[in-house]
Amino acid sequence: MTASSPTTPEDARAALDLIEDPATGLGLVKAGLVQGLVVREGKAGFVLEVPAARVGGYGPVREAAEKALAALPGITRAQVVLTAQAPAETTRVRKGARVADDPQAQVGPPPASEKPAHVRHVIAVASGKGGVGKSTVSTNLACALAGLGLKVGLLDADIYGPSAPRMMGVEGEPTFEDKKLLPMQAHGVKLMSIGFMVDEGRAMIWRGPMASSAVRQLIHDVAWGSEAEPLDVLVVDLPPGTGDIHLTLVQKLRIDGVVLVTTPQEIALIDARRAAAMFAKTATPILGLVENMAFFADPATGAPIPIFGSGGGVAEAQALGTPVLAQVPIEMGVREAGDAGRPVVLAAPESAAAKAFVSAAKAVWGGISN
Ligand SMILES: Nc1ncnc2c1ncn2[C@@H]1O[C@H](COP(=O)(O)OP(=O)(O)OP(=O)(O)O)[C@@H](O)[C@H]1O
Repeated sequence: MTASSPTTPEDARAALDLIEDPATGLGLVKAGLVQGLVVREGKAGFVLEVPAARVGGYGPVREAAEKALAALPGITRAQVVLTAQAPAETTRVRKGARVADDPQAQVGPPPASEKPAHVRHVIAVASGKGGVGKSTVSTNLACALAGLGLKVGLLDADIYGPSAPRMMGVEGEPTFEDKKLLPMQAHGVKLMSIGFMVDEGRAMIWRGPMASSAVRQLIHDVAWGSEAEPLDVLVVDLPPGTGDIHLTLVQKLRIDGVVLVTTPQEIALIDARRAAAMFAKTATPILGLVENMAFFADPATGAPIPIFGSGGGVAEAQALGTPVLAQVPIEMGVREAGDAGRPVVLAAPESAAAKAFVSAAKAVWGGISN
């Protein structure tokens, strides 16, 4: 027991075992459905891992579990992530296993995790799948947060395809001062990217430990802020997936919350779920989901045309127990703005996409600053 959270994991388990697993009639803990339970600093959460075929029926169980945790003394935030059990082959613990696959993985932020010096809040933008618009969301969120009057940094940690320099319209190499890298500046945002050190093609071939040590350096050896002028928020654009880089980041970086990016397509949603499960296992709160490319507005009528399907992101957010921060339409201006190095929130602030990004930024800031 601690002063801030009188509830222990045992208390939480006991409360969760009072909820019945509809498939077996057993309590959730006895049924083996509670994975990666974390109770710390007023937060409680776990991954509700159920057979893939039955995921659909467990929404009410997830809600009941969240309510039960929220009702425990000292718990101010409860989060239960519903996820399908991975096939047996991927759950095997193996050399170099990913944290999301490893049932023995350490739960909760490891003691060594910390924020970079003079950075007040860190948010990570993640996707399970590549190409869903994660970098577009990161750059627009960063610019929108700066537009709210905040001091913002953007760390492009996507070492396999750094695109922030291009999307923010920055070229050149950062310089050193007092053994620290000075971030570049663009649109009022401090920017650091592996793309400044190597060209995009070379970044693709980075592997495991080398990539992890590069990311560590980008986090801690950069002069993001100073005593007099700390950064309010650092937005970290993660590489897609749930691999080594993510493990390094959650081990080394204290992340206040994660923004998950997905498209409404089933395949992207499944990967987003895997990413969500990984963050839940490391007690990293998920701030919400941005459904990108949610629809295309009919040029004649304005009616939404669901090019990549519809309703997927909203349903997924419900299953994960996390809010939908924004549904961003497919707009040519979004791509053009990214290609021109001036994100759409600046290039076309009146567009529906820009407004969606700004409201997501406000929700994110509300989620981490309270
Ligand atoms: N809402 C949108 N409307 C139109 N184009 C978009 C939208 N979102 C992203 N794009 C475009 O889709 C492409 C992929 O986006 P982006 O690079 O942001 O994805 P990513 O998930 O970061 O990809 P990667 O996995 O390569 O890092 C880019 O050309 C981008 O301009």
